[in-house]
Amino acid sequence: MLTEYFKANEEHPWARHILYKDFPRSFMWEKKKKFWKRRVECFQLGRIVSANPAEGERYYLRVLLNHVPGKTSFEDLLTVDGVVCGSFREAGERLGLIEADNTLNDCLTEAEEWAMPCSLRRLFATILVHCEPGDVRGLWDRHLEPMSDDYHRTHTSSNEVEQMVLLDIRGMLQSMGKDIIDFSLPTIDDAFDPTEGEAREIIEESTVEFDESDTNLSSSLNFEQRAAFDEILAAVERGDGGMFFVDGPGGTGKTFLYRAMLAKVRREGKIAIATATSGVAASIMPGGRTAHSRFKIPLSCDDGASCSFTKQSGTAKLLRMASLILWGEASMTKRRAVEALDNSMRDIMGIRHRPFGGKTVVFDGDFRQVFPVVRRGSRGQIIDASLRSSHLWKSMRQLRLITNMRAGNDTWFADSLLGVGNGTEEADDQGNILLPDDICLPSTGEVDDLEKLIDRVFPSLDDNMADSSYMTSRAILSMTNDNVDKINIRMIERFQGDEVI
Ligand SMILES: Nc1ncnc2c1ncn2[C@@H]1O[C@H](COP(=O)(O)OP(=O)(O)OP(=O)(O)O)[C@@H](O)[C@H]1O
Repeated sequence: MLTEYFKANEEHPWARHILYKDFPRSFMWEKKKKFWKRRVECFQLGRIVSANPAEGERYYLRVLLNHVPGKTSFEDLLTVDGVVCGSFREAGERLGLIEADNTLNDCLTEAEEWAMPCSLRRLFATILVHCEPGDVRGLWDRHLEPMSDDYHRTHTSSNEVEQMVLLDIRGMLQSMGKDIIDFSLPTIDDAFDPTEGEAREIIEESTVEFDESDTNLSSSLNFEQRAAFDEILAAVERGDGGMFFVDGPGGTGKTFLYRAMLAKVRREGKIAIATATSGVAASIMPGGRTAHSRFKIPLSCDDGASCSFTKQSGTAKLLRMASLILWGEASMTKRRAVEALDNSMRDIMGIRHRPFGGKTVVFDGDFRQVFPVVRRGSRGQIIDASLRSSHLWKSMRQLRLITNMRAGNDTWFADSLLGVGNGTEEADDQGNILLPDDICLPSTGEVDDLEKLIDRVFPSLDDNMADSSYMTSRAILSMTNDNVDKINIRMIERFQGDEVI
């Protein structure tokens, strides 16, 4: 049809003002004889099949046809101001229809002023994936030097440095679901590739070092932990999947149980993915990452949302290979984030009818602690946002931990804490709970109240401040950052010796 459009323009100079998409208004397509015949009557609308920027030249051809009328051949379409361009994209750029790579070049140049080389490489990979640069090789040549600054310190050969940069960018592209060979960059030499093309996520997870002593934890699990451990690992062993929720108040040994499970699964050479809702909780799990970062969960999820990794990405490959997936503090996350992972896993596993595509997934949490944050949300909205309101909840096998292992020697404290969480502790009309005098340091309203608190928590501070175990075995917690700053300033003022920054 397009070549016949060129012919029609050749034969009918009067029609050369008509854009390709408007051609059906004045001409009709003769299917059998395959040519554009002048239309005598009736009004007809036309459209050009859609194309998206990722399709490259097909997209740019469409852009040209939508803006440039009267062309009589492909060569004519590529000719701008008497110059035959090498691509539809170049022609579009010369005509000002497509933004040139200058802005992308400027973006990288500006980032070079302050960004570290690894951030520049990430920016470069992001530009390749999302900004459709026309002259990838030109951008590469102009910015290779700043992108390779760190490798220059450890490698002397420039070829080796270039290969290191390429390998790093390939890993980033893989995690975004793209292959470096789709971009006109220098070729990766297999001799420099220790990963043999394996996705970075898989290398990361399969090389997580686990503490040998964690493998012994399974022998000291208490009764409830042991029951959960056996049931979950039996599902991993069978490989037929399962959804579990380890429900335990603070201190009942959820993390302890996780460490034992992770060590057991990883020791067998299988992949166990450890995640948690908050960075702090993730950091105390061996190889832990936040769930949002590991599963590429969008920052805001609607019902039916999916994670932002593709079927071909390193993340998808990793999830397909995983034997066990752990998500700590799931009680604090919004149900839609968990449902997004469920949707994506059903998709990548190709098993739509089973939760998480038939993988063994373990959540934990304590709904007595912190609920998901819903800005200015009502009680109902907060509950609706929590995992308990998810359609997945009723199919989750509940595994309960009851014994407080943290406050094992202080049963009063353990029981009282549980009572607060369960709402059974005695409270006044406004819900305030009266704490016993012996665990309180009453405020006098005097300025030295804070000094008294510091003295109570850090007795004989002057004599002990050089003792690291003394300092790390106690802490003052506060609800607000303002108070944290005040306490820090007071504490630092009390340290002796010269200031070192
Ligand atoms: N079976 C066990 N044997 C010995 N110590 C244990 C056992 N289980 C847990 N602990 C210890 O109890 C303390 C609390 O355990 P852990 O941090 O795993 O609890 P948690 O449920 O994750 O708590 P939180 O919800 O507050 O994070 C830790 O010091 C841990 O080492």
